[in-house]
Formats: sequence, structure tokens, C-alpha cells
Amino acid sequence: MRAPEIRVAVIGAGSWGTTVASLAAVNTPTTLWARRGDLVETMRSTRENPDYLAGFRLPDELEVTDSMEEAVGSADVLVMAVPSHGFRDIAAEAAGSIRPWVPVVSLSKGLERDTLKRMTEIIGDEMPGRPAGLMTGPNLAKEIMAGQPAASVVAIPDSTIAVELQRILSQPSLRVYTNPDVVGCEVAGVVKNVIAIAAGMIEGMEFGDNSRATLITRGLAEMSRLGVAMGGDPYTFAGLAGMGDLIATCSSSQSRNNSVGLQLGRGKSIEEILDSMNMVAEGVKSSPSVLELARRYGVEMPITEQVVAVCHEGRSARDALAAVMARSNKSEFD
Ligand SMILES: NC(=O)C1=CN([C@@H]2O[C@H](COP(=O)(O)OP(=O)(O)OC[C@H]3O[C@@H](n4cnc5c(N)ncnc54)[C@H](OP(=O)(O)O)[C@@H]3O)[C@@H](O)[C@H]2O)C=CC1
Ligand SMILES: O=C(CO)COP(=O)(O)O
Repeated sequence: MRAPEIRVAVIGAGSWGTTVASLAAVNTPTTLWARRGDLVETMRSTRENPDYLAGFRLPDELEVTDSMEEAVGSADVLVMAVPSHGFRDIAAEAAGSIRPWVPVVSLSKGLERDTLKRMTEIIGDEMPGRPAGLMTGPNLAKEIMAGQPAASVVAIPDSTIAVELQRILSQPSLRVYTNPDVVGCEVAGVVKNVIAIAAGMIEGMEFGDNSRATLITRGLAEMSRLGVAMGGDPYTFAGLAGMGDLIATCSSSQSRNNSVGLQLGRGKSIEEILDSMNMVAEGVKSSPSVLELARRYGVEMPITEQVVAVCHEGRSARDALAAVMARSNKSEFD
């Protein structure tokens, strides 16, 4: 049932922003902002986003615009779907139009490179005083757009706002859970992209199911170690934001991070791979920041360390694997 009193603005019309705007539009008035006027015109006239979700029809109710003021000025909820490298600039632009009490929800699974800040921290910097949270979980855009059954998590400290966001974003095919653990959910989303690159490498080197299961499980250990050290709730990492997203991203050929890893595992260079992509693979840019956080918090992240070496220091996937396997013997839960 539509709830006309809540107006949603989704900022960023890539695969995930377009998908989340399409979910919300079925429940409540929603405007999707794209930075390119030509894409807005195409979406208006064809009811499709051919650059990111070709073949999927946008709901008739969804409005699209390239005017930030039009999208944000009357919004009751702001959803930020911009990749982490552009997040602060676009948040600063949106801040010029946003009303003082409006909650802001990040969809991005990356860190700011120089400051190592999470996206909700950037929201705090650029839009001070607004409640900041995120939506995360095992949510590959095309499957959600196709209405395949899945679940998501909305993490925001205020439980009244969380329940309202849950209502706006839910679909018969998408169960949305709430979780007050913003830090844990956010760190999980960032780290799973790094681990997904490593999972892709495993596949690219033609190793099988034991190898992937080992990687996912030890990746979960790294994610939990860092997340808990940063203040996250240990249970979060066993949930949809942690293990759930890790399994989806490490197993799916639709994942951009996994696909980068696959090609690295087959011996392609990172430059060649990134040049051929029009979509973002957050784990490439955020892996050095994750490693820096690990050092700052005094936790070991050996898989992340090797992803950084392959993506940024020219190490081969095979040498990276050899380095991880040659580590000294230890107890599983140390
Ligand atoms: N796709 C998915 O399945 C999911 C993605 N996410 C996360 O959502 C975030 C957005 O990803 P997604 O929608 O997939 O991205 P896409 O790669 O599909 O699209 C990128 C979007 O960001 C815009 N963009 C790129 N660079 C900048 C910049 N410097 N400043 C402003 N806008 C920019 C692009 O605009 P333009 O077209 O004009 O270049 C485009 O709208 C990422 O952090 C990702 O990790 C989370 C869950 C699922
Ligand atoms: O976050 C995602 C699924 O939950 C999307 O993963 P990729 O960015 O690797 O495609």
C-alpha cells in the first residue's frame, strides 16, 4: 500500500541506486537523481536504465531528474547511492538542499581513501545533525530487480526511523531486517568486497569448492576481527550484512569484485581489467584503506594484505596464494 506522506530521494542512478529507487517507488513517492541529463531523458522516455540495468522496466511511479534541488528539497528520506570515491562531493552538493531532520541512508560499500572514513561518517561531516544509516546485505542488483527472493538490512540507531525505512524498502520478494549496529554493518559491507576479489582469484586459478569455502570462512574471520575492534557487534558478522553478503559476493559471477578477482587469477593486469569495466568494484580502491585500518586497530588481515599486493603492488595471484598458505601454524580462533 502506498504511503504518500514519505517522499524518498535516491541520489545516484547506477545499478544499485536505480534498483533501490525502484523498490521504494512501489511503496511511496520516490525520485531518482542521475548526474547526467542524457540518462535522465532516456529513463523518462524508455522507462529503462540502459547503462546499468538494460532489460529491466522502471516502475511507472518512479520520477527521475538531474536537478539536485528537485530531488532533495522536498525529500523526507535521502538515500545515497554514489560510489565511495564520489560520495563526499555529492553529499556536499545534496547538503545544499536537504532539510535539517531528514535521515540519510548510504548504499555504498566502500571507504574514503585518504581519511579511511565510513560513508555514515562522511554523512555526519557533510550533513551534520541528520540521522545517518545504511542499507546492506546479499543484494546483487539484477536479482533484486528481477524480484528474486532475498533479504536486506537497514542499520540506523533510531528504531522508529529504522522501522519506517524497513516499511518503505520492503517488497513481497525482499525482507528487510533492522540492526542498530551501524559500524558492524558498514565494515562488513566494505570488507566483503575485498574478500570477494580474493574469491574470484581462487576461481580464476581454477581451484574448487574447498578452496572457496576456506577463503570465505577465513575472510569472515578477518571481517569480524576488524569490525569488532572498531566497535561492531560480533553477531552482525554472522548475519546478512556479514556472512550473507560474503557468500553472495564470493559465489556470484554477477559480482564486480569477484569478476575483477577472477580476471586477476587468470593473469590479467589490474589496469587492463579496470579499463574494460563501466561499473565500480569498490574492493580495489578500498583494500589499502581496510589494511590501514587493520594496522591502526592492531588486527591481522592476511587475505586483505594479499589483495592489496595483487591489486596495487603487482604481485601475481599465485604468489599471493602461496604467501597466505605459508603463514605459520595457529589456532583457528586466535
Ligand atoms: N550493484 C550492486 O549490486 C550493489 C552495489 N552496492 C554499492 O552501491 C554503490 C553504488 O554502486 P552501483 O550502483 O552498483 O554502481 P554502478 O557502477 O552500477 O554505477 C555507478 C554510479 O555512480 C555514479 N558515479 C560514478 N563515479 C561518480 C563520481 N565520482 N561522483 C558521482 N557519481 C559517480 C555513476 O554515474 P555515471 O553513470 O554518470 O557515471 C553511476 O550512477 C557502491 O558502493 C556499491 O558497492 C551495494 C549493494 C549492491
Ligand atoms: O554488494 C553487492 C552485493 O551485495 C554487489 O557486489 P559487487 O559490487 O561486487 O557487484
